[in-house]
Amino acid sequence: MRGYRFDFRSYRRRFLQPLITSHGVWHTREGIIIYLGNCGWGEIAPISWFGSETLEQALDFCRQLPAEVTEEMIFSVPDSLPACQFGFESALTEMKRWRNQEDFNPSLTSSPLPPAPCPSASLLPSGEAALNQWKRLWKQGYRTFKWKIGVDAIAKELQIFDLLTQNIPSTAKLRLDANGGLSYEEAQRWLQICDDIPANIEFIEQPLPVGEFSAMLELSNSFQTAIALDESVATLPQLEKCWEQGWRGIFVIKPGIAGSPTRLRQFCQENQIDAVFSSVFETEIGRQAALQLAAELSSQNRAIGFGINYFL
Ligand SMILES: O=C(O)CCC(=O)c1ccccc1C(=O)O
Ligand SMILES: [Mg+2]
Repeated sequence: MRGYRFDFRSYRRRFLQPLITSHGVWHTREGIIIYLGNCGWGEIAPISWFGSETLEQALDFCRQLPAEVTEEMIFSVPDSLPACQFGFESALTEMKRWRNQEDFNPSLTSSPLPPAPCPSASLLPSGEAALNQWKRLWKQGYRTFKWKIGVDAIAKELQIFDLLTQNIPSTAKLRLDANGGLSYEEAQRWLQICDDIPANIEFIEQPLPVGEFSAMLELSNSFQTAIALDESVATLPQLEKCWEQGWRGIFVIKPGIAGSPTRLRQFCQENQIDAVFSSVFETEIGRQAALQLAAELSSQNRAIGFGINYFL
């Protein structure tokens, strides 16, 4: 099998505002840009605290590869390296796309890429800062906002939430992302409040830690407000398992860490899952590949989580 010249380089960039979640504070995005054959750019952007490999594991994998890489090697990247699976497969797709265009393959050149699904959600800053910032984002055209919870004391967050829901327009949608940081009782409390208020709460994302699948299943059956799994379905094998175990709520899919795009596409086409696609704060290279999947597979009424201007 023919090999393609392979090269890689790591990058670092700082967030405009650090991302504050129940997992801690995130200042700098680090990842790897890979280069395959002719014009095959790809990106490996792991988030180990979210369930992917670490950056170091991804770098070690790149370092042990030969200078020429075959398709067989790309399709045998192990499931323990999901961000690498995404990076290598999307680089290969990108390379083939260019090669086919050079060959003037009419079947490919006459079918342009589908447009990115438009409405995107935007992250609000954590805490009280959300109260001043939603207006700026509204003016930029965002109609779905996402706010992190499970970061501060629940009483404080409920107070801010109350103000926020009174302030935002009634047509705005709000997503609450707990990043697995709530207790069962806190999750019940949030869900009850979301059920009771008139605001448009689209869902609560990952209320409980990854291990508490059956509790989240139970909560999703007890309240009207929807629950979206995120950390619980970070990678494709996890996604498949939650589906098999009966999750029919929302699935957040982050293509950058989910694993093989081919297998992800196949799974989504075979099963009618309610999918919300979301970024992993990758660069433009990973973003294009992830948006391609989002355009194909995203549920119709779900804004994608690919807000921009997260970086300096
Ligand atoms: O999903 C979105 O709307 C934006 C992306 C996002 O929030 C995110 C990005 C990287 C890591 C974790 C998360 C998260 O959903 O918790
Ligand atoms: Mg999330």
